[in-house]
Amino acid sequence: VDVEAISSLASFFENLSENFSQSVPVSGWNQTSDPCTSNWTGIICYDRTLLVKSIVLNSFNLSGAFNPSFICNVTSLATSVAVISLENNNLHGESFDSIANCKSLTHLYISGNKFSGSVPDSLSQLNNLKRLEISDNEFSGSLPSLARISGLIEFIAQNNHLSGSIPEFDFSNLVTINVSNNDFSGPIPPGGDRFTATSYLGNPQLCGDPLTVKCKTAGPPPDAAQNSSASGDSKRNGPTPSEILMYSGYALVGLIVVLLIMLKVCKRGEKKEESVKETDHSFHSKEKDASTTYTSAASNEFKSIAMSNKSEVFMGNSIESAPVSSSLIVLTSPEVNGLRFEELLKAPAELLGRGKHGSVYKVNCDEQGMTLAVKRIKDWSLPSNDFKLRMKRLNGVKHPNVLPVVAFYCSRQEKLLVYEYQPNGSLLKLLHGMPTGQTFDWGSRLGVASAIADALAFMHDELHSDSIAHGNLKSSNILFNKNMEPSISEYGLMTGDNPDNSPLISNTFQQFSGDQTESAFRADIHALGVILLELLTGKMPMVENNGMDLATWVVSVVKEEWTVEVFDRALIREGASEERMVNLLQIAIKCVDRSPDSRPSINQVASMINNIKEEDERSMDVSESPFSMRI
Ligand SMILES: Nc1ncnc2c1ncn2[C@@H]1O[C@H](COP(=O)(O)OP(=O)(O)OP(=O)(O)O)[C@@H](O)[C@H]1O
Repeated sequence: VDVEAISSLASFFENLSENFSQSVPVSGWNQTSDPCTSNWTGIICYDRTLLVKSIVLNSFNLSGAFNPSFICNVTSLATSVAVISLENNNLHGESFDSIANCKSLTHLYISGNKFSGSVPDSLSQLNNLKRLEISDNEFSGSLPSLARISGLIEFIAQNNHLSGSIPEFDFSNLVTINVSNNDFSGPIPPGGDRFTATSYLGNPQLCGDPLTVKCKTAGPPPDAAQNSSASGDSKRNGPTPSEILMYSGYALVGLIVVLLIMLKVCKRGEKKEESVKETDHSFHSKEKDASTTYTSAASNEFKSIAMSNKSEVFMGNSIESAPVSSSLIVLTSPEVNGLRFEELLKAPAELLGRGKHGSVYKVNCDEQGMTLAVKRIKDWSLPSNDFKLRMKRLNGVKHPNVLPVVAFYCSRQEKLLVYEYQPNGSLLKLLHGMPTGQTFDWGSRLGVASAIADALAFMHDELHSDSIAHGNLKSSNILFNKNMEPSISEYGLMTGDNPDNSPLISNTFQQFSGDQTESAFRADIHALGVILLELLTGKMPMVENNGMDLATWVVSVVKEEWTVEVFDRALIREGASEERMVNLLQIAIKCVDRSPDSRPSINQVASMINNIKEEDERSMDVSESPFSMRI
């Protein structure tokens, strides 16, 4: 990256980070390092050219000004940056004019900030824009015409104060539009009825399909109608029957939402009571959205539970030896060596999520400069010795794409598994989670598929004689490290839902019979097949699909010869090779075969996926697609 660009990026961040209370560690963004080779926080670069591709600084508590001129007035940046994502900060900014120079911009996400005034006209000149998200700001006034941006896939602008009529749109490529909860008025433009009413709700003066409010054919133009109502000269004497119907609809939906929330709150209350009983500790603070904020409740819960048990902590390298009476929680990885159990308990903990087998906490150990993920497994009536033996065996098998347990804790009622925290979330989140400004392109998906298949093949090979299959392979157990490299988590530790109705891991980790062993390994192949289907379809494994699970749905669609219908639209739009997608689909379908014996072996699966990947790499144009992300 050239010197001018580096200095401009540093100024860009300086402006963004006025009053920055660094709640999230940020590296780089200074003039003395290179954004691409020094891995600046939030910067993603093109692999080959090492030019900046994406600037992603979501939820960084930034409260300064967004001034695009620092990027768009510097030629090397203006021509390379494809993604700017600054969601969920407190940013403001008036001067957007220069953004028109950022001709390569395909994704602009500025939702959840404090932008006000009218939506800049300059946005309408971004001809390559695919996704534009400006929701949850204070934007007002009318919307510029975005009709020229014919490739727009997504336009999200809800919860602002936008008014006037919705300008004509080219709806042909638009997959998502949301302008709800604004002050738009007049008719929904032609083509807008392709979407459901939820895209437009909360704009009382908006009319026409798909809303139930019909437009008055010979009425005054929308702006005039707005003016007259603003001057108090209301044209209406009361609500029309269709308005009454619409508002009763809102009221009903509102009532249902309130009831659902109450139900959830009650359930949480019950859950908390249970944990209180279990730990003999009381929690005072409310449990907030687990994924984002540090909660003292989660922290307390984690600590109190671990402390309520008599400590019996083991050194990973001396698992066979007697319990180490000191408070070391030490384990196998040199990075965590020296971490003390008390330090782990003292560190702030954030609840990441509750799975079927327990809860996972993110724990920041400042002294070691380390962030860990600690899985607390409750009610696992597993003899400690079996557990220790299993940990020891697994500790002896390492693969770069399999996440090792770096430490563990074991008492009669409580087991803790300690992993290194993987900052880029799970495959489940990447595929189905919140939009993050990242596109997950075909090449990256193939890369993930082949890395997981290779890793699974290695583990199966190594652990077959010990009858240790993964047992709970799924997209939430594929985690991404800071370089977006995937790894398989929880190998050999948890039981999942076995499609073949036989146990995957015996409750006591005792040896399986030969048949049970085979069944567990073949269940892993099925699980890998489902992950491949998620990568290809972008769909969740269980929901959607008319109540069918993903595998059943895909097989039924393919049987009807509508194969292309199953693929993720993003892949089609990106121009991914249909032939290779179909090839991968065929592998996936073989893996999810109902008859375990008909499924291919993991080595066959891995080698078939690698062939597709190699073909894809060979066919790749030297010039990189602007949508591809580094994975
Ligand atoms: N090492 C880790 N780094 C970052 N996030 C993690 C780590 N381990 C787990 N998580 C996240 O914590 C959350 C809860 O994980 P958990 O494994 O308990 O859930 P699950 O996979 O849905 O269920 P199960 O109990 O069946 O494994 C998930 O969102 C998961 O992606």
